Amino acid sequence: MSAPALDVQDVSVAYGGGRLALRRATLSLQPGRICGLVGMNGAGKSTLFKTVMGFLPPLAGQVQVFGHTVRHAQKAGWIAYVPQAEAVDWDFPVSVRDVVTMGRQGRMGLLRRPTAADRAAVQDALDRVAMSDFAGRQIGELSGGQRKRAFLARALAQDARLLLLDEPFGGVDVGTSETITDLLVDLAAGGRSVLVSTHDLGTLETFCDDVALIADRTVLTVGPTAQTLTAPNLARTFGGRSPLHDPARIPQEVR
Ligand SMILES: Nc1ncnc2c1ncn2[C@@H]1O[C@H](COP(=O)(O)OP(=O)(O)OP(=O)(O)O)[C@@H](O)[C@H]1O
Repeated sequence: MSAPALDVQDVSVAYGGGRLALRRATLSLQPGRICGLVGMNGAGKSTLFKTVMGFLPPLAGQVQVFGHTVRHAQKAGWIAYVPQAEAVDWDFPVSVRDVVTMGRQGRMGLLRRPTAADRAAVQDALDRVAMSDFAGRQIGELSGGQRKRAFLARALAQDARLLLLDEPFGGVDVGTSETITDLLVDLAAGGRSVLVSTHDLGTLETFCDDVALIADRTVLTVGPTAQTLTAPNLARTFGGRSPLHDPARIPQEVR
């Protein structure tokens, strides 16, 4: 069997030597699958992404990407990351096309100019997220949904094997949300692997093969969506509070 796209084993992480922000987290994602990452604010979702990106070194445990170290996977350009909007400096003076071209940087080398193939890949990524008309616009002059599309295009241009998306659906309209889910489904059908955090429980079953539930800074459980999104599991994830008290937000078959 091929190595998992992502294998997080017993990983603990802390920011600046403080208390643990991830506690013995374990999660595995097979190639070609989409895994939704679900949990309350502060549960540890962004920390998990930053750890897989190599921004935060684990204090214990290990992370492997397609059977290799994070450093190897990063150098090979295998991992693309779409951060939460709050994590981006929107005053930085770059255009949408510049941002998307950054997705090609690993292939181009820092000082090389984009080739015709790089430019074509950037244009294709812009087209796929319907952002061609905004290519020359400064990123600070975009709406929230357009910003998400621009960073998604950067990830597409990178042509990575593993995509990490931190809350891509926050504050976006229905059209953008559908554009994103359709793209993720397309990418997975093409063999890409996706880990995506979301607070929108209602849509999980429509596009996620797997769900990982995260609470109190660790992964409670991970598995196929229908088997994992059970009322008891959701109660553990959300401390017995919402969304169990709002049945409309729970997928039909687990109500
Ligand atoms: N830069 C930081 N320095 C210190 N502690 C942090 C930092 N960022 C997050 N934490 C802490 O780490 C834990 C996990 O936070 P994290 O940001 O991973 O949660 P999250 O699940 O992504 O939340 P949200 O849904 O609000 O984005 C929390 O206890 C949080 O307070």
